[in-house]
Parts: sequence; C-alpha cells; structure tokens
Amino acid sequence: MIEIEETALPGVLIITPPRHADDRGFFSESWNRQSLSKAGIELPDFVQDNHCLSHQSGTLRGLHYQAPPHAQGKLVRCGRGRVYDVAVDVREGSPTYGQRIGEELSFENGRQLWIPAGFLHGFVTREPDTEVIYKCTAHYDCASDGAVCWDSLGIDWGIAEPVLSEKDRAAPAFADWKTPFIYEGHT
Ligand SMILES: Cc1cn([C@H]2C[C@H](O)[C@@H](COP(=O)(O)OP(=O)(O)O[C@H]3O[C@H](C)C(=O)[C@H](O)[C@H]3O)O2)c(=O)[nH]c1=O
Repeated sequence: MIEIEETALPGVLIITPPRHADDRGFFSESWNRQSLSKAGIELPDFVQDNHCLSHQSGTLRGLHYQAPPHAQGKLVRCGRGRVYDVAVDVREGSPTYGQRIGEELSFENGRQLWIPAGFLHGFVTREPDTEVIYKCTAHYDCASDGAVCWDSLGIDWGIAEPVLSEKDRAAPAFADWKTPFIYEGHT
C-alpha cells in the first residue's frame, strides 16, 4: 500500500510507494495515479519529468520557482544518494506564508515530496553523485524561472558553503523579493 504523510504545510505531502523486494533487488511503481486515487490523493497532471545529477555532496540547487502562468507543482524523489529537500510557502495571503518544511529524500528511504505550485523548492545533496528525479505540472519556461537566495530564510541546510550555480549565487534575498503567487485556498 502506498504511504501518504501530511506535513506542517497543508498541501505538501510525503508519498512513499511500496517496494517489492526479492533476492534480485526490488520493483516499485514510482508513479501510479490509480494508487494515489485509492489513497484519496488527486495530483494535477504532469507534463515534464526532470533528472539531475550533482557530483559533489553539499551541492545546493534552490530556492527556485517558475512564475505564473508557468508555475510548477513538483513530485520529487531521489534516484541515487540523499538530499535534504525544502519547500517554502510563498503564496501571498496563505496562512503559512514564509513557512517551510525540509525532508530527507534518499534512494534508501524511497520517499517522494509533493510540492504544489506556489512554493519555492530547493535541495542540498548529502552524498556525492546524487540524482534527483522530479515530475512537473508545467513545462520549463526560462523567462518565468526565478530564484531566491538559499541563505535568506534562516533554513538550516547543514552546510555553510554549498556548491552553487552562478544563478543561485546572485539570487535576491527573500526580504527583497516580491512573490508572484497568490493564495487561492487550501491546495
Ligand atoms: C529547470 C530546467 C533547466 N533546464 C536547463 C537550463 C540550463 O541550461 C540547465 C540548468 O538549469 P538550472 O541551473 O536552472 O538547473 P537547476 O539549478 O537544477 O534548477 C532546478 O533546480 C530546482 C531544484 C528546481 O526545482 C527547478 O526545477 C530548477 O530550478 O538546464 C532545462 O532545459 N529545463 C528545465 O526544466
């Protein structure tokens, strides 16, 4: 049976599909709409699947978003290695605006994080050669792609000097950033 856990942020869920182990290893349905429906969860349709590899432990990608109308919901999992994955509610008017959760996703634990549109997303790797695979509810739109400084929300990433892209190094602080998202009720 697929496991669903709520988090402190309404709408953000931890989803753990079952693994069918045998002496070869395991088989798991990493995405099955019907299984989620039977568990009472209906997610939007996904249109893009992403796969990224980070060579160094301590690589931090985030905090990212795509502005409406290209806002993305994401279903994030770790195909190899381990990450600390963070979602921040940035929907203006949300009762949990500015609040965040962080979860450890790993190949070992098989946990997936569902992050609706309207949240910043980022992760820091905890092992070398970590691969993160995630489904998105909207296509990539470069012009709508944005970032907020990883270190401007008091998040404890467990590392003082992560490996960052130039984009992330130059990202504005949360206090200087205007969210493009409006809260439209419980996700
Ligand atoms: C996101 C994306 C990027 N690209 C191209 C653009 C660049 O040439 C290259 C690397 O892009 P970027 O540096 O934005 O990749 P990340 O730093 O991993 O960004 C992602 O990291 C965090 C964790 C996210 O949740 C977002 O999906 C995304 O912002 O891939 C594409 O072709 N398609 C895409 O969907």
